[in-house]
Amino acid sequence: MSFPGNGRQVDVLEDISLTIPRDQFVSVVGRSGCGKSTLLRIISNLIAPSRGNVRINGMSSEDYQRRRKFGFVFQEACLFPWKTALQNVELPLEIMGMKSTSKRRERARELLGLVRLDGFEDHYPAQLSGGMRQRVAIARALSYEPEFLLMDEPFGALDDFTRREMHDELINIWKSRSLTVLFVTHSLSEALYLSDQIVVMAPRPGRIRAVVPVIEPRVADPAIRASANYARQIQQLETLLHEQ
Ligand SMILES: Nc1ncnc2c1ncn2[C@@H]1O[C@H](COP(=O)(O)OP(=O)(O)OP(=O)(O)O)[C@@H](O)[C@H]1O
Repeated sequence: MSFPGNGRQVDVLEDISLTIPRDQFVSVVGRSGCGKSTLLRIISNLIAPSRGNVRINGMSSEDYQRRRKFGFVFQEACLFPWKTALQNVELPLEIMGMKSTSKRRERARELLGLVRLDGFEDHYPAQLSGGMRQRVAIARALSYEPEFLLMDEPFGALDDFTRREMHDELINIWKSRSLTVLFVTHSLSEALYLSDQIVVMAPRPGRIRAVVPVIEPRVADPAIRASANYARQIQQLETLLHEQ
């Protein structure tokens, strides 16, 4: 992927070859500016690559997007401030053509329940905490039952405690449906906790330095952090990230 720069083109991603297994949770880590968000935007057909292509279940990303199989969650929840939590989750269903208001509401309520926001349906975004707003964004992303959820630093703005709560909620959601997740983060511990595999990117131009399988993903016991496997994996990832 190249972008036009000041008089010359800037190569942002080079030689990217990546396979994301269906139903896996895969994270992408790398230094700031190495092209993580650009990679996500290409995969989800928000921008077209200068060269190369993306195939998802044999489909182009354009076709996949047309069938509304992607879900997105960004760092900022990006909710409509003048709509309630319920209305924010309902909106994609309305846009998709679900005519029955009662069916839309029922579905939106169900999704807000899934992210543990029962009782907050009529709250406006300004009346919710950052973690709650992010939960509404996740419920909204799940509203049209995506198969492939793309998350760009979704918990970056949250405090540690809320972040951990969100991790467990996300894992429960991921386990309860057939969902493939591609998750961009700056946090190695977050990537190690959530993922089956971690894609480590190198900067300028952005390349894939390694794809590291996680030895013991999603172990809730905090004692895991004291284990030899965990320490070895953190060290391996740190080394890969800092290699020149
Ligand atoms: N539309 C664009 N036009 C020109 N350059 C762009 C454009 N989008 C991204 N870039 C450049 O591509 C590079 C990669 O940006 P990208 O946002 O993908 O990195 P990132 O790894 O997600 O960064 P961060 O971790 O800081 O969010 C940056 O140098 C950025 O300036």
